[in-house]
Amino acid sequence: MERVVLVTGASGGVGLALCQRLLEEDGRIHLCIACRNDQKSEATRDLILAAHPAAQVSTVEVDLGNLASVLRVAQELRCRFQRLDFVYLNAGIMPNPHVNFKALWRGLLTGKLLHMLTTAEGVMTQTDRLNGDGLQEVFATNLFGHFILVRQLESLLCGNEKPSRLIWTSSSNARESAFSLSDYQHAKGQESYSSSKYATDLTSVVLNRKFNNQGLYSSVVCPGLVMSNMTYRILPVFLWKLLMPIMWLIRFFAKTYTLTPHNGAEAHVWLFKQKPESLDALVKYHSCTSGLGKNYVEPRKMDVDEETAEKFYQKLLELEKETLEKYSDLLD
Ligand SMILES: NC(=O)C1=CN([C@@H]2O[C@H](COP(=O)(O)OP(=O)(O)OC[C@H]3O[C@@H](n4cnc5c(N)ncnc54)[C@H](OP(=O)(O)O)[C@@H]3O)[C@@H](O)[C@H]2O)C=CC1
Ligand SMILES: CC(C)CCC[C@@H](C)[C@H]1CC[C@H]2C3=C(CC[C@]12C)[C@@]1(C)CCC(=O)C[C@@H]1CC3
Repeated sequence: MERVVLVTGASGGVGLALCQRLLEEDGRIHLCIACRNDQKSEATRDLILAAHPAAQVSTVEVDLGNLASVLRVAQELRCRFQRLDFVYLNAGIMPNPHVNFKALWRGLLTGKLLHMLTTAEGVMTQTDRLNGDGLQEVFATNLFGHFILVRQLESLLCGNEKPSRLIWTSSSNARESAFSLSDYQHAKGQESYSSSKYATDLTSVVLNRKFNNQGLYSSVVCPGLVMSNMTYRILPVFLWKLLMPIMWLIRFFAKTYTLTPHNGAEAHVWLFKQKPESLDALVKYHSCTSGLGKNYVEPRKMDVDEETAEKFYQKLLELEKETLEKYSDLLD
């Protein structure tokens, strides 16, 4: 029986490249692409089928920043499939990004420039806002919508003959100091993106602890710095194009400058080929590209405290309970 692979955020960037690359690896998979609306789904499906005419590609529509939409799509997926082999939790946002170029300059003087250029530590801030569910938008879209999706799909992911896999697109920008248990939605600070990605790392660690014995395995990946709609909202396209020769040079020192969505999907595709039992739950798998353009994957230990992860998971379960009570009419 063919493997079923669900990809969120499939309409562009890393998600779209990942879909194309998965079909190059195994043309027999059933690929289910999750996009925000049916125009995007159809356009994405057409693009994928143009390159892989024989591929089995289906579509679902979901707004991950809208809990009613997440509950509806989970119900639809439960009706459509008996099992999901891989779920790539890839959709993500970074609204209103702001780059602090002075910080980069200081980094040059203090010898921290390379670290800043690869992690954006101390370089980027964002302005977040509340969404229609009363949650911080970045937390809701990048993490909580995906968390509810996974929990609602448990019957398709657990207890199958073969293990099922969750692969979260995290980031090198995930940072403990941007996250706090008392403000886990990051309502007070200006690093909501960094906080949401650290929360993603914590969640993956706990999901492994809770679900490995039921055959569900979770991993986190970082695609590296990729030119996509997300980065084109940070600096204009023409400026990135002008900076390209500098970034190719930086790549000799910073292997995470993958720069294209195809390269950025390297770790996602590599994980598709690995046995889950061979993976380390405390490692983030980074897509890397060498100075000469060769792609590879680098595992790096994550900076996560397992006790904090467990406490955070309990908070997610509380929020989940509130959500399910609020939307009880949408549950079967
Ligand atoms: N680009 C980079 O340098 C890096 C990116 N990442 C992560 O990689 C992932 C992919 O980003 P990337 O490809 O670069 O960026 P893109 O903006 O190109 O892709 C983001 C995808 O997420 C979808 N999406 C956004 N919001 C929602 C929502 N509310 N509901 C459903 N789908 C949504 C977008 O859909 P739509 O087309 O409708 O907007 C799009 O398909 C993200 O999680 C990002 O945080 C991590 C490290 C570096
Ligand atoms: C010469 C150029 C490379 C200068 C570019 C300066 C900044 C715009 C970039 C330096 C580090 C980058 C970075 C990201 C965005 C752009 C930078 C801040 C991300 C935050 C994009 C999204 C992520 O998930 C992680 C990236 C880390 C590095």
